[in-house]
Amino acid sequence: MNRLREHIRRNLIGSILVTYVQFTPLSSLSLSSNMASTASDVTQVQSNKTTRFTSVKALTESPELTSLPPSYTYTTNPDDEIVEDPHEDDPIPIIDYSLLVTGTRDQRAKALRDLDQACEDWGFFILINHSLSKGIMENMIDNVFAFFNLREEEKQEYAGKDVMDPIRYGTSSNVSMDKVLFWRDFLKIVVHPEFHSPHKPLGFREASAEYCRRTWKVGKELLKGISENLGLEGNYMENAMNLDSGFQMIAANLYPPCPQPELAMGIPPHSDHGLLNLLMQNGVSGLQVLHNGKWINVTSTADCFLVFVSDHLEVVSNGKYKSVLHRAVVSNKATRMSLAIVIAPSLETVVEPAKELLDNESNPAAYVGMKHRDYMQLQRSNRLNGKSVLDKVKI
Ligand SMILES: O=C(O)CCC(=O)C(=O)O
Ligand SMILES: [Fe+2]
Repeated sequence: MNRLREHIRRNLIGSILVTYVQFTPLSSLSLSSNMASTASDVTQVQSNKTTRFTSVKALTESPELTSLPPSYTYTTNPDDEIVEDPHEDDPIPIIDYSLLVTGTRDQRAKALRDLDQACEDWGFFILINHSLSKGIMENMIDNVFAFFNLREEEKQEYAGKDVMDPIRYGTSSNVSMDKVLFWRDFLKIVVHPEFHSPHKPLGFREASAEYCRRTWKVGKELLKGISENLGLEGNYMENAMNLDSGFQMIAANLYPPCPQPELAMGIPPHSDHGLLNLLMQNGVSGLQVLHNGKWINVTSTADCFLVFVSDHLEVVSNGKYKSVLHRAVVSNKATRMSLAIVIAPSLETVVEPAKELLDNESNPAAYVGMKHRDYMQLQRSNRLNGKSVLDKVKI
């Protein structure tokens, strides 16, 4: 017991037991302050009270929270990075979905050109007129909020153990790997090829089934346009990525108000696995995308989709389209919720550059093939860190 305590003291006390509000994500470590401390561990243990939290939401609801617990302190180097609003002469691209699917020939051709440029210049765009009604969007947002508002014990039923669990509720990103905790709770649900849903709150299943069915269709239409833009058959992605058994996942993120937002991070810079990611948010901003070396603040209304080019589209296009690095910062004003829909190849698909695009001389393969399932495992077993997973398949 003494040895175990010593081990815990050495490894953990310096980083998390500094103030008397202590966050112990998902594990059941219980530390008390009667353990001896040294100057290098902790300068002052303020109380012998320890409280366990399993989510940022629960932490923010604690009356003891007055400042950011040190385990959440995320350091960026302000000299190294520029954060800006979009410039008038280089605005975030806007794609009108209705023109892609029901526009005249000329309108569709123009929309396709815009889509091609958006994927190439930004790896990101705002999608408007996307065919999902305001009612469907709002109903989904309400149900996701209702899930996060369940009691912690109810949500803990879905606390994921394995990265491939079909429903996973959690906090931060990967608490066993994260050096710093992130100011974010999440719920991830696999919804295709097999549909899963938490059984609470009432109505979640129906709202999510409808939302997922419709966003899948939007994703497939965009991929059709993207295939054509790459000079491939319109149904290339559908066939080569085996979208009949394609992988679709909901990733809902909750960012409660943070007492010291400038010191914390909601989700660190990363790119997503899959082909495309369709994100909506509750009208509260926080997303930043990296464009020409600068972090650009993305503001949008709740009725559009923010669409990301993801890692597998970078691979299939052999690097013509690059997956976009993005992150979410937090605020002290309002709770932000974002809901991402990952549109991805089937788990058994080996994703590699489209052979039709390759040429040994002028365009050799720049990535090795990897099964989507293995890519996901790799991503989930590493710290969320820029494009480090994609780098592993780069030649
Ligand atoms: O909350 C956001 O805006 C970003 C979320 C995100 O990047 C993700 O879920 O992969
Ligand atoms: Fe993301």
